[in-house]
Amino acid sequence: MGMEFKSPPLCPAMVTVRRNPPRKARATPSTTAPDSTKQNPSASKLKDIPRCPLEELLHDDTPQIPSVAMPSSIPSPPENGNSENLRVFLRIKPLIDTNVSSKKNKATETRSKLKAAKNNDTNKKEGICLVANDSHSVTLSPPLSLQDSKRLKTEVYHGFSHVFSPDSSQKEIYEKVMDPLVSDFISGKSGMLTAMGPTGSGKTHTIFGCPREPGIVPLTLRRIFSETDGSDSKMSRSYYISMLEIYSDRGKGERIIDLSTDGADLCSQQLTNKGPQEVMVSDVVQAECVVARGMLKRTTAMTNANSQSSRSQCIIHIRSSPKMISGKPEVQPSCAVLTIVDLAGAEREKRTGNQGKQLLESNFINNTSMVFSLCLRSLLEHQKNPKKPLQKHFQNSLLTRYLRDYLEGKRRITLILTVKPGEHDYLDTSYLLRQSSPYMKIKFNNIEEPSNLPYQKRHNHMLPRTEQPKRRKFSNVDAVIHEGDGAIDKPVLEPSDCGPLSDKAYLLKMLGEYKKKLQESENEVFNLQESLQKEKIRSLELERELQDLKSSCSCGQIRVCDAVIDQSSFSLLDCQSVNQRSQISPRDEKNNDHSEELKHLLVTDNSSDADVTASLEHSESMVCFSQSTILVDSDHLTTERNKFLNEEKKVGAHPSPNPKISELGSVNQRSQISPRDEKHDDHSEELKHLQVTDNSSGADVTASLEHSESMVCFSQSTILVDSDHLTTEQNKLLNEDKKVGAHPFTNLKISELGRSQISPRDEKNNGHFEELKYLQVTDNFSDADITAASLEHSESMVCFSQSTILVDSDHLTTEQNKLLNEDKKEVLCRRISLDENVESTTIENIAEGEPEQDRATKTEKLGKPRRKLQPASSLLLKEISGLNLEDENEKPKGNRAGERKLSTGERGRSQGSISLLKLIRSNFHN
Ligand SMILES: Nc1ncnc2c1ncn2[C@@H]1O[C@H](COP(=O)(O)OP(=O)(O)OP(=O)(O)O)[C@@H](O)[C@H]1O
Repeated sequence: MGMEFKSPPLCPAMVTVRRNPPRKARATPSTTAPDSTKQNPSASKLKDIPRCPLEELLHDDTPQIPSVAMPSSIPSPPENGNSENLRVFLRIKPLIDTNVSSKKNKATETRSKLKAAKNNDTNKKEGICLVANDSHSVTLSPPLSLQDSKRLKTEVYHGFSHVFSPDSSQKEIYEKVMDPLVSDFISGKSGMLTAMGPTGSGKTHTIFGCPREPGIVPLTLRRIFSETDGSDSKMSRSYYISMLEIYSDRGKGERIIDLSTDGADLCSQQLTNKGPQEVMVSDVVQAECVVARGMLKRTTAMTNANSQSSRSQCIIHIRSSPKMISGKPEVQPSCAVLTIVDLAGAEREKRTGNQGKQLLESNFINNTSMVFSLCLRSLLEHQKNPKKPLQKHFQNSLLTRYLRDYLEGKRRITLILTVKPGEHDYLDTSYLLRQSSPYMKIKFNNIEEPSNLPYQKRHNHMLPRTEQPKRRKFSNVDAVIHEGDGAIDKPVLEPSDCGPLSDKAYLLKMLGEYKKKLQESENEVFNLQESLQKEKIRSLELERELQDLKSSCSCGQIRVCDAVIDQSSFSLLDCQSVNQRSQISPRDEKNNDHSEELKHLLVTDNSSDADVTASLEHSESMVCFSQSTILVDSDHLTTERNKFLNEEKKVGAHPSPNPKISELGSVNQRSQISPRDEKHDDHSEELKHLQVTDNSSGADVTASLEHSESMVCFSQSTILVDSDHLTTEQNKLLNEDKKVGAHPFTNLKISELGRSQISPRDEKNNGHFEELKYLQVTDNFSDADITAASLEHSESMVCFSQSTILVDSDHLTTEQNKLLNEDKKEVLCRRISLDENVESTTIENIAEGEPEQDRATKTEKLGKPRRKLQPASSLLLKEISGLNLEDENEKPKGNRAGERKLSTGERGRSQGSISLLKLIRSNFHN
């Protein structure tokens, strides 16, 4: 459609000749063309002039070409009040381009110049395609080459708020572009200035400048602080600066980098919740330092078009907020934010020569610029036709999401377009002008300043509400892209990421997620409860097993003891006596706390750590035998028993109110079944496993031997033997011993019983009772002290404890009973024999006529806790083997016979002992 047209008739002096029709695809400001005509007040004057249909056509088809010097088409200056136009400034960079570094570019430029010179174009400004007509319009003339090949025509763009010619100074630009914004900012209005333009056109130079020519930012800071310097409000406002860049490394994903502080990556979430990190500045020097540091951190790279080309979108926030006075903010002015954005320049691959990473970055930059433009265009179209919904283009880049409020017309925007006037920049310049000049028609209506909102909240509001979950996903997308092949030009967002979610849908989604998590947690709790229940059941079973083990270990003793307590005073006394030894029921008033101490004793199994205390907790137990002691829990004693215990306290004077548990322990350690020959060394080891400990002191008071099934139970003061359960080896050993007549039990018992006395309950026999406490059994072969023997079964009838002999009178043989009842001076201790055919009966004759004084002396000695029970088994065995009555006064040589030495050494052998030895000898001979 070759045609020729005049530019609008109002400017006859200036004619734009266009040989080719504009491309229909470019419909950028198409909607503005008719408006221009309508808005032209002088159009009515032209009614008489016949209209050229061609012109009409041109107007329709080339709406993007603004009429030149149409005063009416120039957007009205900012209106006072709530409605004002978006201001668009244009700055033309000086032609002298010292930055073009590439030979290719230089060659291109030179060729251009040569070509222009050769063509001797009418354009006086050689190589220039853009000239400023006045302060509001420019004329863009395509190079002749393009005119010829692409049939491009000169275009006139007008309506700019101001066009800065190449020789404009930075200060001039600041004053016209930025100063009004700064004034608004100081008075509490937020605003944003964005620099747009192709690469190398001077955006960064305009925004930041250089030390010799400071740009908008430094001049703004100077203005802000100079303003506050001279006013009273200096102390009433605080200023904060934050600086960040949005950068795409290799075109993959978008990163937000904090430039004002540490240069750390900010995630979108952080930006949403906290906003960028701010630096409080109190003067211009501080502020400029922050900006300068940020500039040093900014990502730049050298391209063919710019030696220091920005590779990121840079955003600076200057925030002012009223200072808190006495905890209350001043009434005015309110918080305000001044935002200055230096976009990365759109790049043409041919021009920049970018490849690889830089090419990917170029794609990111171009995409972001495009999205930014689309947002503004959508806003413009929406404002022109409110029925047309505002497109959500902002969702397609991080920058536009971040600046959403501005791009939706809720905040004031000012644009400064920077262009290069050279011929070879024609296409870039043309594209920018066509694209951006319509934005000057965007209006900001009813801007509401979030006056009293803190900056942070407003900043958050700048980000879409639905962004939060999406941003999270976006990060994931970024991560995926980073892991990919790198062929992606820009972040690819899933539709669900980009698509808006209504509040309701979002809430429902979140609720669904929470419900799912709750369900999972409930299941987990249920499983835990189940396993806990199982563990409880298992624990109960184990407890039951343990109880069974305990009872199998100690029931015999308990039964005996119970029987003793219940049956006869004699037995009861014996039992009590044992208890006293075990810290219970002191016989004198000084030892009232004995019964409490008893509760602390515990028997444990070393091998299993199981508590095998022979304690009977339940109503029927109440009396507890341990290996060497009887533990009585007075809380569980029957009234009768308690009464008895109390009575005992009154009558008795227990010699050892506080028996040394450690002593018992040491005895236990020595209380081992000693094998008769070397082959059975392991016997003693097996017997060592059980241990009695004192909970309160931690002392080892062990007593019995390993497991209940072990069948042989040594206690400190007793020996429990269940012949039915002895191993063959044990039985063999025992039988062998018996055969040779050197069984340690027999020997030991006899030996020791010779020194022991049974104490009847009646008062006159108190001395007997004391004597019984000296009972000691030692192993002849090992020298171990296995003091005493206890017969656990009901049939055993005799229960030896360390210091007492318990006798169940009901089961005593007639002979035994007779002996006991007759004078209670002798006690028959019937040992349960492993072999029923071999029964060792020991009789102790209490030394009749023994001086009371001697007994008292013994009692005194007994009052001291026995540190060690001295084994004299070897001597005893020797003694028994030899059985030389003539040697009855022979003293034992046991090296551990502290007490034994004392007793035997001082007392010598008693008549009872002599009788006993006689009896033993007769037994052996039999
Ligand atoms: N008005 C001007 N006067 C003098 N020099 C200028 C002017 N504008 C730009 N320059 C210089 O041109 C070079 C490129 O400018 P600048 O870096 O500002 O371009 P840009 O648009 O930011 O490019 P990019 O988008 O690649 O970052 C710089 O060296 C700068 O000093």
